Amino acid sequence: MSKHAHSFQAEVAQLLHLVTHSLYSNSEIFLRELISNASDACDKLRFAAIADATLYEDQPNLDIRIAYDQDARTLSITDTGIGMSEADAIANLGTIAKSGTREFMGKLTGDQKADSQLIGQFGVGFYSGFIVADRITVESRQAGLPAEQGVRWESAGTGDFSVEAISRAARGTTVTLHLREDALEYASNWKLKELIGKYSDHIGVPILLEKETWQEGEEGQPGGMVKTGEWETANQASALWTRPKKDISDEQYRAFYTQTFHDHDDPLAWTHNRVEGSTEYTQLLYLPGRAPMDLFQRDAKTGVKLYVKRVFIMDDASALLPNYLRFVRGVVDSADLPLNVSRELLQESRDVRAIRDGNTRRVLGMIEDLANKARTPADSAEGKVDIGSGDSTPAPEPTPSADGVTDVVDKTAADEAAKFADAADRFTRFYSAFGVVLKEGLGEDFGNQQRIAKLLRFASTTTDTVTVSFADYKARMKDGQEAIYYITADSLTAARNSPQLELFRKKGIEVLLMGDRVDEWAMGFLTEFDGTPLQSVAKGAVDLGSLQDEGEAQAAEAAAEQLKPVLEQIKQALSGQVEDVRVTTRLVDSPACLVVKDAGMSLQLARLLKQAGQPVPEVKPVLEVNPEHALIQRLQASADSPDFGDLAHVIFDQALLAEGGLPEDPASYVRRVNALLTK
Ligand SMILES: Nc1ncnc2c1ncn2[C@@H]1O[C@H](COP(=O)(O)OP(=O)(O)OP(=O)(O)O)[C@@H](O)[C@H]1O
Repeated sequence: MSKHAHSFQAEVAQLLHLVTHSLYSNSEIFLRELISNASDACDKLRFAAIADATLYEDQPNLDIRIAYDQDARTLSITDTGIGMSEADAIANLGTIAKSGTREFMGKLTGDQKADSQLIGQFGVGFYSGFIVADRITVESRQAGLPAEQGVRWESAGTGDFSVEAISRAARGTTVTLHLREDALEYASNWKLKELIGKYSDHIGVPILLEKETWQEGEEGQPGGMVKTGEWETANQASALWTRPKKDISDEQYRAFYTQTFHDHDDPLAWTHNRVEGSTEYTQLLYLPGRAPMDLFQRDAKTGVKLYVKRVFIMDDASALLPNYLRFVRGVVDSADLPLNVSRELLQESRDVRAIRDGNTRRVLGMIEDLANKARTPADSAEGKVDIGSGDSTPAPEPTPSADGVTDVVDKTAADEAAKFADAADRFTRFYSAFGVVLKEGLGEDFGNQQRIAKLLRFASTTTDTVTVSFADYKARMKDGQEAIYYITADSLTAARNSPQLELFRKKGIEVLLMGDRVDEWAMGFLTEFDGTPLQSVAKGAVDLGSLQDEGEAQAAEAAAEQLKPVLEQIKQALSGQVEDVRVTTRLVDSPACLVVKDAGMSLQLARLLKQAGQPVPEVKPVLEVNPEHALIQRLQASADSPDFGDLAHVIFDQALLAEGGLPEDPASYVRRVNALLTK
């Protein structure tokens, strides 16, 4: 049978070099990577066999066997999974197909230390075998193919690999590592047991090890461990989520997360529940510690894996969570869905809708819990607090104890302070990674709108950090203040410096500052919070209700009356560009600003849509002028002068610039300013 030599794809060669040179310090990870591949292969077979039971051939058992030979210096991992054909072996073991790999490879710096950290986060899969082996042989036969269509793949982990056809009776794959001299410790029963316990205990199929017993030495010779020829199961062999919560340690929850979702940062929290009733399912959902690279891509993957009665059905089961919770990773195991459920079917199923609602409730509960624990325990009794229940309004469906942030009731103040700092840090990390996505929920999930609104945080005119909740804001509203004021802009800096805020600053009224792209759209759906209306300071005429000074209002009316002819003249000069021109009390230091009518689309949103190539109805702003300002007084004085038109245009364009826009005709703007400057 002929043997063919192949070269690795360039990225693989580069990765192999790194793996073998920089991962020694953490060499043991190779085992969990190979076991996880073997377990995936078993899952794939189980799934394929739903449609074609003959794939089990005469071997219904799914398991993973690990054998070693100290003398031959080999360690092998054998599974009875789906196996690989020759073409599969070439494609899967000679190339890196994984999305994001190229991007990842581009980030490599050549600095071995930095790169090894990066690679540790990424997970290297099959290639990690080369950390401990100077040669790897893979023998495999795909389920359903005849014995003669087996394949042997072999490589020394340098530039190339060879492939030849072999005959292999057993379905599945054997990966044999030819261990390096310094990796012989892995060819031992106790070492393998330790590593399986540490990394692979949750794997759903049995992992079998060669059993050993102690044998006394003969005639004064020292004794030693010898193989008995039997196999023993080294893991719990039940999928983690199927076990009772009380039997699972935090360590195990974390290890499961890391391996299942290939995220080497610890999750911030998790929730694990068995739901009974008309729809039965188990959910194990995690909040990741950092955002994946594709969070904002249209086809971003959701991270929920669907199982039906412990049979793996699909990754990225997006129907199981609303889009605004797409950052959640986890597993749902349904007892009701049919095994042959398709993505299309999922969209329509009533059971799926019930699961999605249940998942949504739990995830929001988990975030609420994190937020509540992060609240300053200001009114707690000295020394002893239960910050686990620090909120006066408990979450509608409190997260059970297995939520990753264990409640501790009776602890010293120092412990509590540390725990609070930890919780605050977790919530901050959560919010900076996913707050923007969560906001989409305001427009997407009306049923939970108020719950989502409670979780949002903003900067404000009195607080620089993004920490102010609507509830915080409400608690410090001024007497007589009737609305929650906010402003949206292209960035926080633009929001903070907007002329629209001048009057609010002068009067000491706090305004929430919103600088995320999604804010304008999302806030369009939220009209009130907890009974208090929300009001954009850039929309409609300024109405501070009873906070308005009587004298100021009268002065403004008088000014409006007096300026009436000039306002009309400005409107004509700017005809086509403005909806109206009026006097305002909103401004203190600026001559003018632009606002839109109450129900109108803001200028910022119109700009965003335009940039995105969407059709935008024409939005004409209202120009509001400050009668106290010297420029407006000068405009009034030049009512009969030929400069009037230029001055009016300059004031309009500056108002546009101040709120983040650009003059329609920048060159004319410059010409006009220059003409005025040289007068
Ligand atoms: N034991 C196995 N049985 C069948 N196919 C396997 C086995 N091990 C690896 N493969 C195939 O080789 C591919 C590459 O494996 P590798 O571990 O490098 O990447 P991965 O499993 O896709 O990703 P990662 O492990 O980084 O999540 C797998 O996707 C799978 O198709």
